[in-house]
Amino acid sequence: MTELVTFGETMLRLSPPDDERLETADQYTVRAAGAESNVAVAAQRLGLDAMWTSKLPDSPVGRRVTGELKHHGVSVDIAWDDADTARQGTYYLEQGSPPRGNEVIYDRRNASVTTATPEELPTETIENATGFHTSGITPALSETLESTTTDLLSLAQDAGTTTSLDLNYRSKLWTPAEARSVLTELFPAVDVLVVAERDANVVLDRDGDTEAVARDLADEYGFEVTVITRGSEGALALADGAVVEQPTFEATDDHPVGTGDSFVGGFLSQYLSGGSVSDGLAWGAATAALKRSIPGDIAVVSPDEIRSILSGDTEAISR
Ligand SMILES: O=C(O)C(=O)C[C@H](O)[C@H](O)COP(=O)(O)O
Repeated sequence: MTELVTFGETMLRLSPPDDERLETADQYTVRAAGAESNVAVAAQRLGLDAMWTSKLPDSPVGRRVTGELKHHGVSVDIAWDDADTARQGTYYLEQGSPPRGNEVIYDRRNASVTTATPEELPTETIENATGFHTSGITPALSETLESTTTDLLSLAQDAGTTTSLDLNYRSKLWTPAEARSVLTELFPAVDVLVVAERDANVVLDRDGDTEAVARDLADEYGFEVTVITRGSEGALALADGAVVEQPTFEATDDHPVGTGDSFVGGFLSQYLSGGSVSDGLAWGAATAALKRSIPGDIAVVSPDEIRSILSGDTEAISR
């Protein structure tokens, strides 16, 4: 049985090798990259039966996306779109060592997924799953997706599926005011909110003590679990009135893109299989730390590696 269904856009990510610049590189590495499929892969690799659903061009580039996700064991349910007219979203990523940062350029306007409606998607599977996950990126992509995201979260929650949303504010897609007005409308249908502290500040206008922010959000919107991620400061969760805190594990800055999604995948792998919020945070933090050493968007990790990090039993060379 499918335990977790995630819904959103997966792009092809094009990035120059090493620290090369987009402008002058003569090769780009191609990887599947999307917030919700990144979550599905991490959760699947850590033991959940995960599915990613979306809409893609019925073409080799669309199948480039599904092929990579299937490699990790994720099942896919795709509304295939007319290959002659449909667009595959892409993004360019230039990774740079300090003082350069990581630069993302999106080319995703009018991608196939922007026209996806609930009728084209596996709503029954969502209703029968343990969890349904999406992110604040999805409703930013089109008015159709704003409505589809609302409908899917509601039908999932009504069926007793635990719904989760990672707020994932992207300033290249919309303004904080636009994001706030759309996302707060979705919140009543969200059971588990994951939000970066900076997004809680910029989008939701919440400031100050992290625990107070979590309590305030939970009181206002009725979340079952409110998780606030704090970058290198770790994460805090509020559930049933109790607060759990989780520090980060030692990690590199080599491949930071995908850290947040890996955290969510690690969290859901525990929480949706009956684990505690505290187990969820620990697995989330360990998965996120491991991801930062791995190129691409995806956490290519195993449960044993996570357990090693949690037990402090990591070896520089295993032989
Ligand atoms: O930006 C988008 O629109 C994407 O969907 C793809 C992003 O590469 C992931 O969402 C990674 O996000 P983090 O895990 O927060 O680093």
